[in-house]
Amino acid sequence: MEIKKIAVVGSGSMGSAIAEIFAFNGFEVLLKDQNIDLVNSGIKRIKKILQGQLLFQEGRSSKEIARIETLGVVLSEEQKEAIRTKLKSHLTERKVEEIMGRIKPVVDYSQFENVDYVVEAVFENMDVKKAVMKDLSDHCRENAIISTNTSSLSITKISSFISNPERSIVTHFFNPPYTLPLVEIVPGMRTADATVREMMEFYSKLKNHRGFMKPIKVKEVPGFLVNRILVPVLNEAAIMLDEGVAEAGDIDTAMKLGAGFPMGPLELADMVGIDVTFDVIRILYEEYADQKYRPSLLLKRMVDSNKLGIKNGEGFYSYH
Ligand SMILES: NC(=O)c1ccc[n+]([C@@H]2O[C@H](COP(=O)([O-])OP(=O)(O)OC[C@H]3O[C@@H](n4cnc5c(N)ncnc54)[C@H](O)[C@@H]3O)[C@@H](O)[C@H]2O)c1
Repeated sequence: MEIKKIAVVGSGSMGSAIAEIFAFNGFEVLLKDQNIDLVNSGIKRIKKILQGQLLFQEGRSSKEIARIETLGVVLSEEQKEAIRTKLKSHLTERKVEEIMGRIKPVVDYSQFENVDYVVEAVFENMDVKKAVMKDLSDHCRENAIISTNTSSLSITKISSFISNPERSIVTHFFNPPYTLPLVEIVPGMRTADATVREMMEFYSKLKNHRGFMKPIKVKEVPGFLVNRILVPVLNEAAIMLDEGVAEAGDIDTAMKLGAGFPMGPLELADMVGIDVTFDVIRILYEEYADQKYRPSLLLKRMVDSNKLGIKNGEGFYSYH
């Protein structure tokens, strides 16, 4: 089936950024949340992503020219022009408007029968996701594909009582999807092979602002692939901070300078969200019943005191 029209349910940090990718690739997208104010916040977030990318790309050629000149190379005007042409922005104000024009805010499912593919990106909560999946299965065509962006929940369970679990699957994006290309494609127990093939094919043709997306097929295990490796690292960094092994800044510096991490684990936990990090490690602990996934008590205290990271201004670091 050719995917032409797409919907995204949940216009929070991930849903809005995922909708942006689809619109950037030329698709018409319905963006749904619980009420119009929430959808409009998502639309604002998308505009901000695009404006940020516009600025980033416009500044790229001057940064590259400055970088070369600091090496002592004197560039001619022709050489500078060649760099400007090579790094020319693929975004313009007009293109931004066109992309925004493809995103339609909605607050109900009345237009979902025309949709070929839906991505669910609501709260990481089994009951909420099950309810949304049920609504989607009631309102979408039988052959529409429904994927979830869950970080840690079982697709087999989320889609356990919908009418077409063969067309349901996980498509797990990474934050921020407009620069990180990976999508984990995770079939549930009843997902059809054709659905996996269609999703692998669809995502390998999509682009974000840095290049092609990279779908990878992953077996359904708690944490899938990346989070099963990454979240225990973030959790361990929090445990070590709590034990007083080193200051937060030193833990991050150590992993950047000693292990080549592009970001420190505590900085990354702040970016992912302390609540999301805590939820994933808790789920790994429960599902595998293994002490190596024991959640950090510091993470728990931070969630309890609403220190959730960048999204609300305070986590391991302050963002005020
Ligand atoms: N934040 C990350 O780094 C990240 C990365 C990968 C995957 N995820 C996953 O993506 C999903 C969304 O995460 P997020 O960080 O964008 O969360 P978020 O809290 O920013 O956004 C969730 C949105 O879902 C909306 N919502 C809740 N119930 C709804 C319903 N019944 N109908 C319509 N909208 C509803 C909320 O109003 C909110 O706007 C979660 O499953 C999360 O695990 C998050």
